[in-house]
Amino acid sequence: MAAFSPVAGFAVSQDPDRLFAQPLERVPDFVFNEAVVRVFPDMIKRSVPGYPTIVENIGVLAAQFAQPHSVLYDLGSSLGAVTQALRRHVQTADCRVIAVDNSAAMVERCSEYLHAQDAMFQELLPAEVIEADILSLTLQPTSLVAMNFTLQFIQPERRLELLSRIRQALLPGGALILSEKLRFEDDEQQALLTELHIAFKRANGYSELEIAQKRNAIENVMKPDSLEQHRERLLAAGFRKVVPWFQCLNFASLIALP
Ligand SMILES: Nc1ncnc2c1ncn2[C@@H]1O[C@H](C[S@+](CC[C@H]([NH3+])C(=O)[O-])CC(=O)[O-])[C@@H](O)[C@H]1O
Ligand SMILES: O=C(O)C(=O)Cc1ccccc1
Repeated sequence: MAAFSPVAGFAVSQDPDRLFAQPLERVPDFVFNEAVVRVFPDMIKRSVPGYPTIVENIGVLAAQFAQPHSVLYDLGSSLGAVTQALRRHVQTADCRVIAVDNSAAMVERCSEYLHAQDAMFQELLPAEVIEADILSLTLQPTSLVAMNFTLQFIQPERRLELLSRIRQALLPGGALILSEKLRFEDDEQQALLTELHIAFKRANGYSELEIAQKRNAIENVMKPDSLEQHRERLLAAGFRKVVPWFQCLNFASLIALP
């Protein structure tokens, strides 16, 4: 089903996420395929506490860091929610947005959304989406890099090199905005916030079976780090300052300054 969205200004997929509603004999590893694309807006809103607030405010924050005549990156863009927030909020002269994702299904739908926006609104920042692995992407000089829940899907041993390349590409006055699910080193805190996240999902209509099967699907592909690991790795990558600006349960967003 597609419904008109007053925020996006055009029809977006509104299919409810029922991907894990039926018992599966074997739960396959989670992949960002066509089936996920169809339900993605519903899935991420019902699964990530604070997601709409984070996305909208990335636009607000980005407007403070965007430098004239520069590129803004949305790395792991999925359907381009962050790209759209950047286009709505950033008014800095001669900026353009490059969204990147390695899922062909995501890129195809994201591109449709961007073209629909181009057709409906004037004076939006130019935006393009490219299908690429962010680990092998050459970054242009950039004033703003957003990675909204993407780093957690990168192999842990490659995270530092990626952040180092982002740091090297960042212009003075720019920033990286990094949102991630967090893990906690204190067992009691980890258990409490995991339980509260499950309560959040339950309150959003997910059954115990859906919650359990989704957990199995993501456990091999999504590896959260602790806030301390993020901070240390960002400093090791050459960032000089790490400032958390949002946390809701076990989901957080950080600003890292070059
Ligand atoms: N190596 C990679 N290269 C490029 N893309 C990748 C890679 N690995 C994973 N991805 C992509 O990163 C995205 C992660 S979702 C981001 C949500 C979005 N930012 C949002 O604000 O709506 C987060 C989530 O679903 O929890 C997917 O689209 C992957 O295809
Ligand atoms: O669903 C979860 O439990 C998550 O932690 C986040 C998520 C959201 C969307 C796709 C994959 C993971």
